[in-house]
Amino acid sequence: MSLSAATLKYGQRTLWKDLNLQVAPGEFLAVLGANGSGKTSFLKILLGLSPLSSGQLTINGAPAKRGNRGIGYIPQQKNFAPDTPLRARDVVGLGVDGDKWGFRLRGKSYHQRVDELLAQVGATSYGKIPVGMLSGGEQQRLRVAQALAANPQVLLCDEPLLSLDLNHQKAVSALVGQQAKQHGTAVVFVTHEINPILEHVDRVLYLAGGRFTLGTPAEVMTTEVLSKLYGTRVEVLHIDGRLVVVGRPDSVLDGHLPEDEQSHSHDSTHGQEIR
Ligand SMILES: Nc1ncnc2c1ncn2[C@@H]1O[C@H](COP(=O)(O)OP(=O)(O)OP(=O)(O)O)[C@@H](O)[C@H]1O
Repeated sequence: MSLSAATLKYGQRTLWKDLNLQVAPGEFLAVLGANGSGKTSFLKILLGLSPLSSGQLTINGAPAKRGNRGIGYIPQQKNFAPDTPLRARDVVGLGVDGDKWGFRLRGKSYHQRVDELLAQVGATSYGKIPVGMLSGGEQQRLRVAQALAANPQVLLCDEPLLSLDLNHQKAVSALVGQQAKQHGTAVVFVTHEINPILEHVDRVLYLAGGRFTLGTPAEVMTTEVLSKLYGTRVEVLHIDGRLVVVGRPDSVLDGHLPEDEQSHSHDSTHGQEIR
């Protein structure tokens, strides 16, 4: 996946500008940033759902297009309707044979693959339950299994850990990391919380206030680099193997707060943790 001189603007507002980025097979890129910094927009562009304002994007050597079977996508958490007429295993099955329409003979290999994927995400016990009756976290694990099913060349993840408990956050992060390293999938992982994925991340794209910084976690997640990016002093603390960013003025940068609140939050010194 390759972006060159990529820029995204909405009206007068620049979300990011002149981004040059190649994500290699097997590489795990984390995309971090405040609410409204343009992370979901970045994924939509990679999915071919919206265009760049300027610059070029290619995925596996070709322009981005909708419905590319080489791309796996784990969307932001959205619950299935309670009356969705699918069982948990059918949701995963769509990832296994979702491109085949009409009459399907589902053989042994289909069922084995679905069972394997359910086991990988810890969902075996609820495979036969209607998906709409499951909790948000249980549903999310099925979406992960569905996205991994096709063994995609590129895997795009939009905050897939939201609503998962700590153990499942770790398990899902490990699965995605394993997908990258063992199957050569290029991973783009949008998240507010770097800590659950830190051990799997090769590089970080950090978006803030219409700018970005790109590098390894050790290069990007420092007091100096993030202070420069935000244009104000923020501190990166290392606590029990976790990274904690203190003094991040994110609310100033989302472009939606009224002026009086902006000046108030600019003075804010309370920390915000990236987990
Ligand atoms: N089609 C659009 N036209 C105009 N503005 C848009 C459009 N899509 C998104 N925006 C604005 O661009 C900004 C970035 O949105 P985006 O959803 O990419 O942010 P994000 O970083 O994913 O945020 P969050 O962490 O809250 O999910 C937001 O302020 C949003 O309101």
